[in-house]
This record gives sequence, C-alpha cells and structure tokens, in this order.
Amino acid sequence: MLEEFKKTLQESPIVKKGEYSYFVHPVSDGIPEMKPEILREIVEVIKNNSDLDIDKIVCIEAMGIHLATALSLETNIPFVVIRKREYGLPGEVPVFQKTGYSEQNLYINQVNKGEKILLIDDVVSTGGTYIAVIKALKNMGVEIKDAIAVIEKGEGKRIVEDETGCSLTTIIKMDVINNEVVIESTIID
Ligand SMILES: O=P(O)(O)OC[C@H]1O[C@H](OP(=O)(O)OP(=O)(O)O)[C@H](O)[C@@H]1O
Ligand code: HPA
Repeated sequence: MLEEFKKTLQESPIVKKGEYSYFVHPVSDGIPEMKPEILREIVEVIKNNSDLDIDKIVCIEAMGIHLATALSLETNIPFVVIRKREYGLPGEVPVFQKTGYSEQNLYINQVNKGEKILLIDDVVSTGGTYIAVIKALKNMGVEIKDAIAVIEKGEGKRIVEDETGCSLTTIIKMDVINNEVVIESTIID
C-alpha cells in the first residue's frame, strides 16, 4: 500500500520559491495529474486512522479541498472550506497564515463552538498554517477530533504538536534533500 504514492512523490519536480525548495506533486498541487488510485488509498488510510464521529470535515483552501471532497463522498460527512477570501459573514474568524514561502489571511466560516471536526490539509512543512488554524479553532471552542496532513515535510508534525498540544496524523513523512524528495517513513511502516 502507498507504493504508487511514494513513487510519485520521489519523482516530484523541485522548484525554488526564494530559498525554499518546493516539491510539486498531485496531492499538493494537482500537478502532474492525480491518479484516482492514489486518492482512494489516501481516503482509505484516513478512514482507518480517524475518529469519524464528527459533525463536519474542515479543510484549507486550496489543496485541502480535493482531499475533503474525496473523504466526504466516501463517508457522507459534510465539509467546509477555510478560504483565502474574506466574506464578512457573521462570526467569520480571520487567521494569519505564514508558510515557508508566503503569508496571507485565511477566513474561517461555518465552524461553530462545540462542533466536532476532522481537520485536513495536504502538507505540513514549517507548521505555520496548522499552528495558526488549530489555535483559532481551539479559541472558537471547536473540538478537533483529528488533524491530518497527508504529507509531512521536515519537522512540521512535531512543531505543530509542540506548539498546539494537538496531535497531528500524517501519512507520509518526507523531506527535500539535495534537490530530491527523500521518503523517511509512512503511517503503515
Ligand atoms: O506548514 P506550512 O509551512 O504552513 O505549509 C503548509 C501549507 O502550505 C500550503 O499552502 P499554500 O498557502 O501554498 O496554499 P495552496 O493550498 O493554495 O497551495 C499547503 O497547502 C499548506 O496549507
Ligand atoms: N510543496 C507543495 N506544497 C507545500 C510545500 C511544498 O514544498 N510546502 C508547503 N506546502
């Protein structure tokens, strides 16, 4: 299991965003094309490793959306998107997101106090995004039953867990070393 996912990850092109070595993969970029069997495997692994007694799946624009969609179709659980666009709806919560190569605001809508959620995104790297989002959701009184980042790049998982006290599940741990993707472990090793 996960063989095709690992193989495609190892073949990822690396591009520079300033000093940051950015891998390009179907899960994180929709480029190259996503093979449906990889998406199916990811959903299967998430189903087997999460508490699905939840009110909704919450994902982060943009590259959490295909993952939340696939999981929602498989589980019949609705999903909501933390957007990069401000709506000004009542109760909207802005969150400042800083990654290794960008910074901007995200906006949380339609996630309510007391709700049980599964949080999903494609990648955790510096941890900046998840730290900001998890802290905001906790402040809102939301119960994060599971937080999942499909790809863990470098030490992102540990950084998020240390900073938020929230455990983070990742499916593949990798890093970019000498301009190549190196797979370090998977959830099923
Ligand atoms: O752990 P971090 O260093 O914060 O990196 C992880 C974040 O970086 C990417 O988001 P990006 O803002 O590039 O958005 P995208 O999903 O639109 O590609 C990715 O989708 C994560 O949200
Ligand atoms: N590639 C794709 N998505 C990402 C990366 C990366 O290197 N870092 C954070 N999100």
